[in-house]
Amino acid sequence: MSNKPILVALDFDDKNAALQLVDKLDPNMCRLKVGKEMFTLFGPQLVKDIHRRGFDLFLDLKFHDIPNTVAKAVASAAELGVWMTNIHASGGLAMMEAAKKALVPYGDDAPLLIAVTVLTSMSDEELKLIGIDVPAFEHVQRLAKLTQKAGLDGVVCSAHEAEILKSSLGDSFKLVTPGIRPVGADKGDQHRIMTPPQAIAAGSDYLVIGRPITKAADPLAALTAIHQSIQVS
Ligand SMILES: O=C(O)c1cc(=O)[nH]c(=O)n1[C@@H]1O[C@H](COP(=O)(O)O)[C@@H](O)[C@H]1O
Repeated sequence: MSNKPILVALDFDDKNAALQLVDKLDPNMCRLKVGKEMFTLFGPQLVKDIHRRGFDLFLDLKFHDIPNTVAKAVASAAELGVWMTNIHASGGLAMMEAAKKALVPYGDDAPLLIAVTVLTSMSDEELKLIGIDVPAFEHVQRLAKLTQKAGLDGVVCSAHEAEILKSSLGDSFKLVTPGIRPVGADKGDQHRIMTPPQAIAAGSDYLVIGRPITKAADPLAALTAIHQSIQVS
């Protein structure tokens, strides 16, 4: 587990509301994630606003396109100085290799580059509908192996796959796991979920947690409770 494993997902359509929430959180206890909704609405200025508040940022735009386009997009993320960014492993080996290569000029300042395997909202039945006839558990392993071959830093997967991936791909290959729900929290649209202590015990390096913190009556209290629950696990 990383020394700061909680990544709070900011999925808001109102910038002021998002920054008010950010101002309630503690950069010593978490990092932040900005995704497609907020980046589309508020762009690079939002990244600057968050950096100014002392938080590391995961720019979650899940690029998936031809290799040249993805390489340029990932380099643009590096220009913004983000801590982590991501692409879809389903884009293939050549696309992932091109993305990794685009970060070489940034050296130690390059963001961590992570590939999404199978989204945590996908069930085995839904995978079948897009022509993937193996269970998510198996498909994730296939894509994670390909990601490691391409030289990326790790994958986004569900915590259900963390144990097998840690043992097969090694400790330094980072596992970023959304679909995290404290006991009693609403599952929402997520299918493959785990509690924070379970996910850490399974080998997750980073827990992506959105609504259980951002929609809580007291977000800092929710963050603190999760932080404490994984310190003792
Ligand atoms: O890449 C991601 O962060 C991601 C991948 C995935 O497979 N599933 C997934 O839920 N996410 C993101 O993780 C966050 C989960 O938010 P909550 O369901 O509110 O905790 C959202 O911002 C999703 O976009």
